[in-house]
Amino acid sequence: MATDSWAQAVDEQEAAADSIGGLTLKEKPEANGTAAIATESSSAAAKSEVQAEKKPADEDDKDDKAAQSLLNKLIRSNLVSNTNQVEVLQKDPNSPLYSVKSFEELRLKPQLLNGVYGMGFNRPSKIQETALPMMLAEPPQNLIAQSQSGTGKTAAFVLAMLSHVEPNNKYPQCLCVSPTYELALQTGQVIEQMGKQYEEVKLVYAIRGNKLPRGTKLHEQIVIGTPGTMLDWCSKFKFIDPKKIKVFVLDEADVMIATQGHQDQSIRIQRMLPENCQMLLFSATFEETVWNFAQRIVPEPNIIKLKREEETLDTIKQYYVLCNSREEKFQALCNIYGAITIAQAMVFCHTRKTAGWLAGELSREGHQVALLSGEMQVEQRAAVIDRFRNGKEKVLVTTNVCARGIDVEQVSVVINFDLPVDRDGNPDNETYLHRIGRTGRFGKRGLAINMVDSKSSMNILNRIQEHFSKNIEKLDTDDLDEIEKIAS
Ligand SMILES: Nc1ncnc2c1ncn2[C@@H]1O[C@H](COP(=O)(O)OP(=O)(O)OP(=O)(O)O)[C@@H](O)[C@H]1O
Repeated sequence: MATDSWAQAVDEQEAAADSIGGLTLKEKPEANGTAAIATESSSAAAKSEVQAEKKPADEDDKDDKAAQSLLNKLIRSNLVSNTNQVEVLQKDPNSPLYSVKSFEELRLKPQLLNGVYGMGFNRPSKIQETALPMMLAEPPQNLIAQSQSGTGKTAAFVLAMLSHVEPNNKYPQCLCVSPTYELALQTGQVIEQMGKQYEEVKLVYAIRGNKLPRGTKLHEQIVIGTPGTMLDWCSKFKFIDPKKIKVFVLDEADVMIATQGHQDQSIRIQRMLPENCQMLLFSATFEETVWNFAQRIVPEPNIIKLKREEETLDTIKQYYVLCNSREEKFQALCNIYGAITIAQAMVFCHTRKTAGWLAGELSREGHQVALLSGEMQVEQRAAVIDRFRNGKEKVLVTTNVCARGIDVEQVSVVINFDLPVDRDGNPDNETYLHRIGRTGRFGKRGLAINMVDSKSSMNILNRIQEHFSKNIEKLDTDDLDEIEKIAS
């Protein structure tokens, strides 16, 4: 199956390499490092172009209107608790969190049902209710799925892996590949939480620094890691028997496909897997050429795809601020901090140098700041994320290395200190969406503020607005009343 179509598609793609340029991780995805890592451990839209089931548009218009009007009120209100908001969003047919099913209807094993409820999930999100029946079908079906950031994709494919595992078979059965060390760790934590009641199922991390003795045969059923180490474990060290793998997940699949090194490694892993191995590709974004490529490498895939106008979340309010220099941008940032209460913020810079400078300036202003960039050792990076997740620092200044996947519920504001651009200086729309998606997780409200400091960055912002058909409003950061309003 996949082997031929994947290889053929790769050859064709290499010939047209330049046409897949839009997505690149600008930071080294796997830094060198020697982390000692614990090795064992116990939302698509109703209008999607889906090969999936279509949800009934709706049975009760009145209820929807009432839910919508309540939702609008909630979005305006500062006082609402997130739980209520999520509940309302899950009743709104236009929300990516909407669902008609319950977790009981998704045919989950009792241990997993308990795990899901133990995590405080009451109902599945749209991507979960749509994707899970496809992923759990017999015989297994392949899936390429797109859903907005923070809508529960990770939980969806984690549930699929845990469901497919045969706990009595003490060898790897599911491989999950993530583009960065931090994301692999985070996904591992979700597996651990969700599989808490499923003690026979074990997890191992195939990430740099987790060195196993030669000749090791893994007994864990799920392996999560980054592509280079995962490939080494399958081919060079033979810790994993690829022929026994039933499920192969590519998280952040578009970047895995569009980044040359990741693509080569993922392809080499995939070529070793059996023909009937289920392939699951997930991301919040799929640039068109990458999407087409994905469809060629995954045989007979089920498809869950968003329309362009559905990619942005209405719960994330987007603004821009006009400045003339980086010092003015810094001042604007301080004004924002002076005017509104920010639980936690992530600030994205284009270069490590700017990130370092900005972190220093913010510290001098008395902020508790963390800095994370690609040149740091992986274990340092993991420690920084951990501290930030635990609220020890309130501001995380970073580069694109943190743009994807990182899930910290308390992030209420994302600042693009520099707008995301690709190597040619064109807007990097996908990275924009991933960056702002670090806030507004699972129905929470979020603010995204873009700093514009030149004609060319205004041009970038305009192109981003056009791309998503989304109006990004101007904000005057000298006007404290105006800033206060955006938070209300
Ligand atoms: N059904 C659910 N009910 C309540 N919370 C949920 C549910 N599913 C996921 N969550 C929570 O929502 C948050 C976002 O989920 P997740 O990280 O899976 O999103 P994602 O779609 O993978 O995001 P990204 O595109 O940024 O990678 C997480 O904190 C997760 O615990």
